[in-house]
Amino acid sequence: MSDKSLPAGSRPTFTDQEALQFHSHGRPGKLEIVPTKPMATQRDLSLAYSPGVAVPVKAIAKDPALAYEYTTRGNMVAVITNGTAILGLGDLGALASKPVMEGKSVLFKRFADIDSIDLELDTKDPDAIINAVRYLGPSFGGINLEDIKAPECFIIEQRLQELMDIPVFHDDQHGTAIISAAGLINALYLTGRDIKKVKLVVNGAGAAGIACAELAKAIGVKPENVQLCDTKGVVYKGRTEGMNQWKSAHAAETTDRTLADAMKGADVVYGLSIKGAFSKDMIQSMAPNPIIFAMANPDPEITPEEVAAIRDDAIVATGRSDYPNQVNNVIGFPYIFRGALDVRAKAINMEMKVAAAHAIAQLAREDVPDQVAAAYKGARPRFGREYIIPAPFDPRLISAIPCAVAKAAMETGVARHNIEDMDAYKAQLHARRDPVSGVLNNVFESVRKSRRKVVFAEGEEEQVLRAAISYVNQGLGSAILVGRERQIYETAEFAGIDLKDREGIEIINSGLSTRMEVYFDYLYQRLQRKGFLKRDVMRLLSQDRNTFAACMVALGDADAMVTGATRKTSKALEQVQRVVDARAGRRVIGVSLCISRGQVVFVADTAVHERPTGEELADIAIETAEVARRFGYTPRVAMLASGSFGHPVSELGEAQREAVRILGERHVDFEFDGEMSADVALNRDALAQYPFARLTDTANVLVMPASHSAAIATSMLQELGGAMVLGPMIVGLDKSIQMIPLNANDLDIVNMAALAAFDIGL
Ligand SMILES: NC(=O)C1=CN([C@@H]2O[C@H](COP(=O)(O)OP(=O)(O)OC[C@H]3O[C@@H](n4cnc5c(N)ncnc54)[C@H](OP(=O)(O)O)[C@@H]3O)[C@@H](O)[C@H]2O)C=CC1
Ligand SMILES: CC(=O)C(=O)O
Ligand SMILES: [Mg+2]
Repeated sequence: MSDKSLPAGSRPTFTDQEALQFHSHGRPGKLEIVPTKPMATQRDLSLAYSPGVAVPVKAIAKDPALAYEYTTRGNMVAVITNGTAILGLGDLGALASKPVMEGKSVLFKRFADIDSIDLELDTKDPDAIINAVRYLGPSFGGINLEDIKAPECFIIEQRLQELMDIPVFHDDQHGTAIISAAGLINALYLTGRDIKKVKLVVNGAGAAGIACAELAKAIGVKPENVQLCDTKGVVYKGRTEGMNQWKSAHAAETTDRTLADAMKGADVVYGLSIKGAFSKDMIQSMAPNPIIFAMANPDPEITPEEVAAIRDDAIVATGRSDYPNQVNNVIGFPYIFRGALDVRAKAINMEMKVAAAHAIAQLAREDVPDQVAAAYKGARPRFGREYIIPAPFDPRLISAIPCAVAKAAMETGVARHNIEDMDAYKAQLHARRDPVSGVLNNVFESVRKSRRKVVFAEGEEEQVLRAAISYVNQGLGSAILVGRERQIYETAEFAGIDLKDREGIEIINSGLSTRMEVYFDYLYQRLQRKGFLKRDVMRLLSQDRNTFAACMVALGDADAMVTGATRKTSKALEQVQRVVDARAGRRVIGVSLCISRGQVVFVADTAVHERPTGEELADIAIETAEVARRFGYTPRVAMLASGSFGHPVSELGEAQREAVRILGERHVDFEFDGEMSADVALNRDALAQYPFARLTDTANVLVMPASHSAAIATSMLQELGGAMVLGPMIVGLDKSIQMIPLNANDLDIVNMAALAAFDIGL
């Protein structure tokens, strides 16, 4: 297990094996490069490459600013490291740092739509790094230095800033400093302190520690009230051991010599050092209402549980996403670069950093609107001790931070491009946000709170077994594996999984179940007039795991169920529907969630109705719109057909037209229209050809004319378009039962189990 240090059951976690599988699954690593222009014809080739490419080449040679128009430069950031300070893990080398750097690049893309590439340099020589990077200017709009240890990082950053005319930003220094400053501003406000009077101790005098101390001073903490500590204790005036010029600049006039001395009576402590560096005694000795930012990654200097065991008046933050108050540079670097790139900034200066810190602090104080609440673990946060900083999935970050950064850049003369209309810019920023980020987040977080029991009907299958373990390990709830104990243990052994003493996992063999009689009575009652004899029902229960597992859910022995790894959805659904009815007044349908190129669409009915009538299409639209809402989207429904609004004239659009009429009569509370073709539904320009259409924007709910066309369309999206497809989610049953596709892997199954536990279909 990865988090052995944490108290049992307190944190959602994952196994080392899961972390490795996550990284190796599919295409190894976390990134790929995708062309933005088609290269399908000879003409494309001659435009993209020789001879057509010569035209922009000559234009850029004449006017270098045109590189922003004709190349990727303006939206491209390099993440550069030598792996000498990888998180809090230390110097593990350039190659080992690659997963973190790929991660940073992915975060740039997901959160701020910035293209980024990680470059790991295999040297510890600052001059070699400077030389390797200084000539990369033409390729990038910015350089993000990452996990390069102090003091080399200071030399490298400063020299590159002098040599290059684009922002060179050491994330561990300034990203961390900006977020911690934002958290500090709010924590001081909540504890009613005056920034000029607070005593701040910074433990860790490396890249992050020194930059955080500097920014804290820049926003008002008095230099004489700041003490820096490192492995040798307090950095005091006159100390000679383990010193460098950057530490000397913060050396304090004090008789304190140890971290314990420094922390006595301190108001605020920043941990930017190493796991476990703060002892309980040190925390105990701090001033009333202490502010403790234990930011070492992946494990903090002290955990919030450890602090809570000693005192109840502290505001605690960590660098981790699984505690409240995540003070981590992920909240900053994507958005800070977004603002800097959008004004083609030459640098990221102190004013831009301070502006970012205030923008982040301000955001945490604002009321969280409905559409944002979904990003917050199912519960609406309120500014306070457990919410001093917005969460990384907060969709408002993309507009709040870049605007502040861009404005400060323009005001201080480092911008090479002026943004005239800030409101228009804000709207553009909002549109950049990748809806994929966070789409399942609220589902997982809400399930984590309810910790429900999911029965995995095909417990002997390896991928199902892995998924059940992952479901439990992630703190989502408990799992029941249906199957023969011996077989499940054999599968586990074969897969290298240790199943012994797994808390939260139960194995139930239908043949040995003590509940068989109850299930039998229930099922016989349901099936006796549908051609089933007692022995048929007995055989169903003992031999068909879907029937048995569905009885568990029907009779309250489990909260939800997943199945489908060994049977086609239609077959599994048929078995389940012998046990569980549709919800009163509801229609059972299949909804697939498709995520492709930053767009999220819900497609229905992908499972049940072969050729729906107008009435059925209207019901499908209502069910699917509700699913979209549960995911936090405002539904806009398109009734899809091969043509749009009566052209070409065909009876094939008849059912769709009727459905639109019925939805009108039912006065539904969402936008809908049709019949329309897929391009009209999904492409703004095509939709604009029909000014009378009632959709205010492109559709995000697509009601297909038939289940086979729905299934074909989603499979094609997945196979040809590289879309992520989740589902079909079964909607409308009286109990929460979800199906997984035949070829689903363990990650797909966990997603489906979480959706089942979230009651997505109820
Ligand atoms: N939450 C966040 O967003 C971020 C967190 N961090 C975390 O901050 C930590 C430091 O990273 P970074 O500054 O990049 O690394 P550096 O290698 O540049 O600096 C590490 C510093 O920590 C000090 N240190 C190590 N062990 C101890 C200890 N037991 N007591 C006191 N000081 C100690 C070192 O002291 P010495 O100088 O004597 O060697 C050094 O000053 C890491 O854990 C990292 O994960 C970093 C960036 C962002
Ligand atoms: C978050 C980060 O950048 C670090 O811990 O190094
Ligand atoms: Mg880092």
